Amino acid sequence: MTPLLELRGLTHAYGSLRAVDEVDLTVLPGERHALIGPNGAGKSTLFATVAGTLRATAGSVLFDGQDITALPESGRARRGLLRTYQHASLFLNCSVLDNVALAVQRVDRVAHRFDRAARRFARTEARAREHLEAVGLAGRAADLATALSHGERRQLEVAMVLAAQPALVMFDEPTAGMSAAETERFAGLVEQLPDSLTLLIVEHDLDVVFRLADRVTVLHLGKVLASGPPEQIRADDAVRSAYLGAARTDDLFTGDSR
Ligand SMILES: Nc1ncnc2c1ncn2[C@@H]1O[C@H](COP(=O)(O)OP(=O)(O)OP(=O)(O)O)[C@@H](O)[C@H]1O
Repeated sequence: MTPLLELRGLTHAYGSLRAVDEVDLTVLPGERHALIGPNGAGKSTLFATVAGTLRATAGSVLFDGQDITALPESGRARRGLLRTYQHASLFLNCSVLDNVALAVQRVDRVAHRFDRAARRFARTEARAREHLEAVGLAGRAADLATALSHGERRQLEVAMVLAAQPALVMFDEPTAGMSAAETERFAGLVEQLPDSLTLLIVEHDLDVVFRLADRVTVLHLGKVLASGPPEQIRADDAVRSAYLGAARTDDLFTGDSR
């Protein structure tokens, strides 16, 4: 199967520090791929270099077989590679429904340019409501986005991502700052996303990672330390010691691993 995303020798250096150092990685269509690693491993830098927020120093990013290394973030998004931010970018003084409707419109503007306006608005609203239903926010459609809790704002952001009809969504620490209940709800929501959607998730909560991911890549000092199915990663001694040093290896990946 052709990978949807392929990184070849991807490198990003801050001056002399190679925060991402010749990373090779493939993500297959429909895969839920998690990127983990200890603090400073290079996850955020890799994430930003793949999304186009940062430019690669060397190496390449292929998306759906095309070299997109030279494209800015907006150009990658137009091709279907969409990233989220740790702080959701919502129109807080607009309604929940309007936030999603705006995201739907961005896609529809091109596709349905010649439709009558009234019909277009009705369809936009219907689509927006479908996306809200999919993330469990149908009952909050009329509320202002500012009235939503932190966890609900992340749910709304997922609805907006769905509206953009991407092929690959990159989630940047989606459960950061969430309560245990919000994290549980969010993980359930991600589990229910369409199988066709490919996900790349940077996440600190290892319980969430091992619940959601079907492949996990571990970064350490900018390089890939291990990559494979969750059970293989859990059992990997190099991964355990990269996280905890030699002292504590027993309780990693079991119970509350934060
Ligand atoms: N803007 C920057 N300028 C210089 N060095 C940076 C910059 N951003 C990150 N670094 C360094 O690059 C390395 C990788 O950092 P990065 O934030 O990508 O790691 P991370 O795995 O996301 O860490 P964390 O889990 O703590 O967010 C670290 O050594 C960090 O200090």
